[in-house]
Amino acid sequence: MFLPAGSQDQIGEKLDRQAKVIQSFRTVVKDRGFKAIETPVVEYAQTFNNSHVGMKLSHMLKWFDRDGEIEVLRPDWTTAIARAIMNQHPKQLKWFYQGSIFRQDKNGFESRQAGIEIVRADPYLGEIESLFTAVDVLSAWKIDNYLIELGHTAIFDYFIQELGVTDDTKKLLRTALHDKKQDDVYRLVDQTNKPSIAKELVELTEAYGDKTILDEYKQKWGNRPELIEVINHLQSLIDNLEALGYKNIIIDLGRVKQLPYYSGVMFRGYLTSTGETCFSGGRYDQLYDQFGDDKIRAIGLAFDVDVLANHIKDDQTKNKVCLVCTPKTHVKAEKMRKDFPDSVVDITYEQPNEEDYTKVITVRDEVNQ
Ligand SMILES: N[C@@H](Cc1c[nH]c[nH+]1)C(=O)O
Repeated sequence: MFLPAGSQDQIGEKLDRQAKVIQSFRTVVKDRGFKAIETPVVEYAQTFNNSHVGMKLSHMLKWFDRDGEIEVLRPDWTTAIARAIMNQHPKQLKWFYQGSIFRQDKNGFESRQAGIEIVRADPYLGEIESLFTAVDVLSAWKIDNYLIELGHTAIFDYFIQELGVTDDTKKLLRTALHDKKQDDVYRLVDQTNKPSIAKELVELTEAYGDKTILDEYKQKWGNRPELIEVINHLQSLIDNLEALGYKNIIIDLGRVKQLPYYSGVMFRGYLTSTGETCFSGGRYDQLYDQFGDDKIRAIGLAFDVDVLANHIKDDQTKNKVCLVCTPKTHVKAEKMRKDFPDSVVDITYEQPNEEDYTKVITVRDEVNQ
């Protein structure tokens, strides 16, 4: 009641767990040399839906300002940070952030993210550092039941180029592949006169699984150097993760980009217990073209704090002590807090329900005893 549909209050332990998720994240990334950055919640829509970024205006929470410009609530950190760090010293390559994004395309407007962006670094270093940071942060949260999925934008782009379809069909095909709807892919490619390419595109809906899929497709794509390069690239990321001791990796060769700015490797983390996505990210080199510098390479990922807060373990519950006092003995009760350094200490004037506390102590006024 009294809240727009999609807005939500946050209460109690949920907030404690979110704070814990963010605190461990900050500790890990700071120790890896990332620097904090925060951009404002209100920005111009133009920052996010210009032709280089391509986010949909219809998905943003927006209004007109006094000059008739459209303003929005931050729909994406990655794009906002790109705008902001163009004014920062280029020597700082690794950035982290935490806070809400606002989009109308999912349940609820607001979701909390904690993320990293690596800009201007050697591309390979950026990719490995992003993945290793994800593993490091998840281990700090004591989460070990997750899968890392790798994909690459170049595969879909390769087949689309071969098919030579319109931009509209391309968009529809991307959605069909994203939803792994074979029938829709068939229907959309049926009109083209390249049945063998069309067939391969349909097969991509099933091209996911463990790393053996890479060998299978290496055979299949043997005469296409662009695709073999992608496979070798993904294989080398897997080799690095495995050498670090992380083995739960899956590949989705049919994965398509969910955000328009991705161009290269994409990754996602899934919690195996629920199938929820706990982080996602990828390379987005072209995002910086809008600032007139087409040589800047960039990569990053964001954790879903709301999802992770539901999965981290609660702290060991502390003892709860209740000090029952009167206005006259309130100061005495306050001073007694230090006698219970490891407990939650509640002060009341009324006799509490004994079951709610580990210990209930009545604070007496010594002068009147
Ligand atoms: N901004 C992306 C995550 C990301 C960070 N860097 C690259 N990608 C998202 O909201 O999903």
